[in-house]
Amino acid sequence: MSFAHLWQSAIARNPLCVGIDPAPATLAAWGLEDSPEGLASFATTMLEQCHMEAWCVKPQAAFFERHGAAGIAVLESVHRIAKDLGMVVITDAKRGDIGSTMDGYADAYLNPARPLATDALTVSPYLGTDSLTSVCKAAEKYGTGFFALALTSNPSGPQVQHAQNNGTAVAAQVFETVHNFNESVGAPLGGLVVGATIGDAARKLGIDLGAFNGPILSPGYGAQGATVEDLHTVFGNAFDKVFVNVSRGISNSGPKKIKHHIRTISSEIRGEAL
Ligand SMILES: O=C(O)c1cc(=O)[nH]c(=O)n1[C@@H]1O[C@H](COP(=O)(O)O)[C@@H](O)[C@H]1O
Repeated sequence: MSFAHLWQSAIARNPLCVGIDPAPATLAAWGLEDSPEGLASFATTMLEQCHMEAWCVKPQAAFFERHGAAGIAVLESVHRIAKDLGMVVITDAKRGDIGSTMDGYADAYLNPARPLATDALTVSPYLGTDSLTSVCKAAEKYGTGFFALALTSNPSGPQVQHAQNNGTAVAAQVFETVHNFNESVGAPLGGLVVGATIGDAARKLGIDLGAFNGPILSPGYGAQGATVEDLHTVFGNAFDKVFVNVSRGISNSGPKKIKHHIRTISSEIRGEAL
């Protein structure tokens, strides 16, 4: 099934994307070892607790890569278990390189025949928008997806993303590249990453997120300080295509509170009373 269909049906059920970020501090808070076994235990519990509550998960590759081949094997199993549980998987590896190398990353993650195959990959367009060409081709070929960093949640993102290039902000060029790709393939396979912490930066840069024709992944809620009000400020009428990513805000208080946090945060972002 194409990523276009997968994300639309997941977001309609729950706009929360649960981050699977087995950072050393989080493993310690769970009483787990900082080892491949600790990662596997953390990730399996997270996925079990998410089942039938949230429909989108985002494993953070960095924390699996720390453990080398054994950690990557756990990431592969996270992809497999999440798919078996019917979830959409966005793998957060933020790849970005010259075209021939990006062909390798696109094949590794977006070709369903590869061991690390996933539904969608986060990618960095900050080598220039041509670094997105390979993922666009792979997405079109396989019906998989990608999220390009547009306006990130970290404080110094504006140094690059707000810079003007012939009167157009760099982030606006990323927006246009992904928007045009979706239009050319006639399916919303390309997404944008827009942090919940950016305030009204998109509007100020002339970026109309409401007009965007794909999904938006928004990190920053919770541990990075963004609130529901911030989400409304940033997204306005674009809210229905936003996956709100929360990682530490769900996992940091240990394994017993996962479901509680998922339910509470889901209700908050949907504007429902519990
Ligand atoms: O692409 C991302 O997911 C991402 C982009 C961004 O601008 N900011 C950001 O925090 N992220 C990721 O989103 C997650 C945020 O985690 P928490 O702050 O713990 O909810 C981490 O895995 C980050 O790497």
